[in-house]
Formats: sequence, C-alpha cells, structure tokens
Amino acid sequence: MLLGIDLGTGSVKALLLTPEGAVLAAASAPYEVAAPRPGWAETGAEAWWQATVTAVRAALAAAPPARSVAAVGLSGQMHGVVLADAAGVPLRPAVLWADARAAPLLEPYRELLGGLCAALENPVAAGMAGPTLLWLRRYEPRLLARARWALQPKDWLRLRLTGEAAAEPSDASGTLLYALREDAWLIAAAERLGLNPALLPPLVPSSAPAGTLRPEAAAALGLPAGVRVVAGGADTACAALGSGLVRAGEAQLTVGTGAQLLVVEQEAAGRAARGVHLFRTVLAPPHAPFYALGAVQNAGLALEWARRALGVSWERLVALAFAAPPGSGGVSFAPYLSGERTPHLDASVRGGWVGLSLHSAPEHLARAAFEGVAFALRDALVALELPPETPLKLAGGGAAQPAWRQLLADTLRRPLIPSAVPAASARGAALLAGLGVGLYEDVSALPPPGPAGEVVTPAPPDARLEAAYARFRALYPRLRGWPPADETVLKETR
Ligand SMILES: Nc1ncnc2c1ncn2[C@@H]1O[C@H](COP(=O)(O)OP(=O)(O)O)[C@@H](O)[C@H]1O
Ligand SMILES: O=C(CO)[C@@H](O)[C@H](O)COP(=O)(O)O
Repeated sequence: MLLGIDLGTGSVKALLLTPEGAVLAAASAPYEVAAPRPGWAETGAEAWWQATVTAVRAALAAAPPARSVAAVGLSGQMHGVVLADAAGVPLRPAVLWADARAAPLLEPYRELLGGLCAALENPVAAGMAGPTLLWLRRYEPRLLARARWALQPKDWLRLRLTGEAAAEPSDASGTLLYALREDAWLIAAAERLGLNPALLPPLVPSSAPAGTLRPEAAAALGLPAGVRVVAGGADTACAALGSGLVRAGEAQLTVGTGAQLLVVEQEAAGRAARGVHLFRTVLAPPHAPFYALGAVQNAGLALEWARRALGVSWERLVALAFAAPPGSGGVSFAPYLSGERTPHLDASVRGGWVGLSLHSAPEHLARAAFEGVAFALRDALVALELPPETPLKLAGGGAAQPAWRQLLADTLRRPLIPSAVPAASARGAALLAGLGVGLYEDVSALPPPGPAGEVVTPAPPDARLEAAYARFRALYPRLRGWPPADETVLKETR
C-alpha cells in the first residue's frame, strides 16, 4: 500500500491507499496556528512532527494487517518558511502562508528584484517564503545566519523523515524565489535580497524518490526503516492530482484553512495584476505543468475564528448559521483576518462584522461568517475568469456540511462535484509515491479518483443573497487602508 501524508495548516492527514486506488485507512491529528502578534501566523515544526506520528500510527492501526507500505509521498501547506540547521532541527517556529509580517517589505522586495520580478509570473504577496526571508534577514539576522536550510513545510517533514534536504517545483514555484518558465530557483533574486542561495535545497521532480525512512523516524511512525520517500508536492497541486485533474481547463475548489480555486493550464500565462497566482503542478510536459490559482486566505481560518469568538462548537456554528435567513438579517462579515490575496492582494486589510443592530443575534453573525467566506470565493472566481460552463470539483475537509456546500454552490452559481476522496491532497501525495517507485508506469496508469459524490446544484438565484453579495462588494473599498498602519516599531530581535 501507499502512504500519503498531507501537512495541512490546521491538521496533518495520513491516507493509506491500495495501488488500485482504494482507501484502506485515513487519520488526522491537529495542531495550533499561533498569532503571537497581530498579523503573524506560526506553528512549531515539532508540533507537526508529533501530529504526523499520531496520524500515521492511527492510520496504520486501522489498515488491514499484513499490508506493508511500499512508499511514502508528501503534500503540504504552501509558501511558509522553516529555518533548520544542518541536522534538520528547526531554529524557530515556522512562519506560515497566513503570516502578514512581511507586508511593509513588499515594496522593497519589488524594488530589490527589479526586472527579475517578471520571471516570477506571480503577484508579490506577504506570507510567501521570499518576503518572509527578507523579513527574517532584517529582524532576525543572527538566527538566519545559523540556518543551513530555508524549507517549505513538507520539505522540512521529508528532511525529518529521511535526513536529506530537497525541494520540488510545485512548492518552489510558490516561494517568489522561482523562475517559473525556467523551472529553476531564481538564484539572482536570492542574491539581490541578500540571502545565501545555498539556503534553498536542490530541486528534484515531484515524483522523484528523495530518500528513505531513517531508523529513528521509522521507529516513531511504526514503519520499517528504509521505506522509500518520494518528493511530493504543494497541497493545492497534490489536490489537483488526487482529484484526477491533469488536463488543461479542469478546475477545482478546495476548502480547508484557506480555500483555493484552481484551473489547470498548459501555458504559462500569468494574471498577476488581478491577484491570481500561477504555480507549477506536480507534473511536467506533456502533462499540463501549470495551474492558475485564486487564493482565499480566510476560509476555515475565518470560520474557526468566528466559532471561537461566538464560543460554540463547530456543529453549533453550522446549526446557528443555517437557521438564519439568506442575507444574515443585514449583517455582513469581512473575513480578512489575515489580509487577503485574490483579488485584493492586500496583506494589511482586516476583517469584521458590520451592519449590526439591536435585532442582530448569534445566528446572524454565524451565517454572515459563512456568507462572507463564500462571497470572498466569488470574488476570486471572478478574478480567475473561469468559463461559465467549467464544472468545479470540490475537495478539502472544510466543506463537508451539506448546508455549507449548498451555500457555496448558490453563491458561486456553479454545480460543485464533490471529490470521491475529500482528502484529495493526501491522495495526490500517495499517487506521487506510487509514481516515484515505479508502481505506475506513467500518469495515464494512475487509478481514477472513483465515483464523485452527489453533485451540489445551485438553487435559483435568491435576491436576499445577491443583495448581501452587493453589500459585501461595497465593504472592501471602505476597509482598505483601515486601520491605519501598525505603529509598533520592530527591532532586530535575534
Ligand atoms: N467538525 C469540524 N470541526 C472543526 N473544523 C471543521 C469541522 N468540519 C469542517 N471544519 C472546517 O474544516 C477546516 C479544516 O479543513 P482541512 O481540510 O482539514 O484544513 P487544512 O488542510 O488547512 O488543515 C476548519 O478550518 C473548519 O473550517
Ligand atoms: O496558500 C495556499 C495556496 O496559495 C494554500 O495552498 C495553503 O497551502 C494552505 O492550504 P490549506 O492548509 O488551507 O489546505
């Protein structure tokens, strides 16, 4: 069997798959995203490791006995930075994609890169490894000087598993240190930023073997030492493969901590000006090597915050929200708790509930939170310019509730086709493992994703929902630039 591990933002998922593509077992284990200052988002890599051990052991315990793991593949949240020493020991908590600390450095970043910016084919955004590393160089220079590696989250996990450092195109293309068309690190960019290019690990294809389980890691996971570990890919790219999206024009919505709307592309036609990303898939030509991505940072992240703010369980949040009428009694929710990427590209904007009156009740606040996330996704869909007839596959652990799925379909005005395996990223990682060890000769030999769930068809347009979307659209221009810039003066700290 194949083991796919997806290092998500809120939890790690472990999935055991037969070579024919049947799910034998799945398990997950959570961890915290800490915000030690407003706008920051960090998780200790050691917490990732402990959760990985828990999830893999739980999946193995649930799998039929006498099946051995032929290979391990990895998927992971994108864009962050793990600074590690030569032994792979993290030097500080990982700085995640949702972290906006580098927002004031984006203009200097563009200026330092100058003409090299075009090679990125992407908007320059906070939370991506390049700007975060510029921040670390400025504010934690002694720590950065001690680092041997600056890694993407799943690349750190692989180093922990195998003792070998490597990167691969799907995650590297999301660092803002990558020349997309050349398919290589943009070394000159690292140099202009004053970063040591040797921090960036050697690149291998996403489906390449990239080491074997070392004894200590194998013992912790309950696996034999020596099992082959395949490079793997970014969670969004793995989700595409896991759902069977390999042809240009195929599209998917993944809802997790963040939400991603992607369309697979054959050519590198960037849309950076509209806040749309262009990243590498886990495949190479002749298979479609790119995907355009509308990235909504505040999906599960904002709902989880609303849940905590209202002091209710997830089930209660859903029950409250869907007891309220469309339009949430006039309450709107701007979900921009960590700034937003597509379409606004604004790391400084902040969120809030507005339109409150004495009539407003927790139901209205809860529903407004779900509507706000759905509306943010509609904005991203508009920016992506997806042809109206393109169906959307639906994946991720964040849109399992039927009422929430229906609201998404009603808001996006498209049918949603639930992926056969919601943990599509972990499935993609397991398939890459199979490709890497030669279990499948080629992408065409991969098992199909299986029958999709029941299609979620949009209901006829509801005037209350449309009016609420119009209100939502009017919110961002009013929120932009407010509150005034944080006046906390940061000093060099370590
Ligand atoms: N029962 C639940 N408990 C907590 N969160 C849930 C539940 N059902 C759905 N969610 C949503 O799922 C999101 C996590 O989805 P997941 O795909 O696991 O994310 P990630 O890959 O980013 O870790 C949460 O942020 C929350 O919005
Ligand atoms: O930021 C992006 C894509 O640009 C996400 O792909 C992150 O990697 C987060 O993924 P989840 O943990 O929310 O699934």
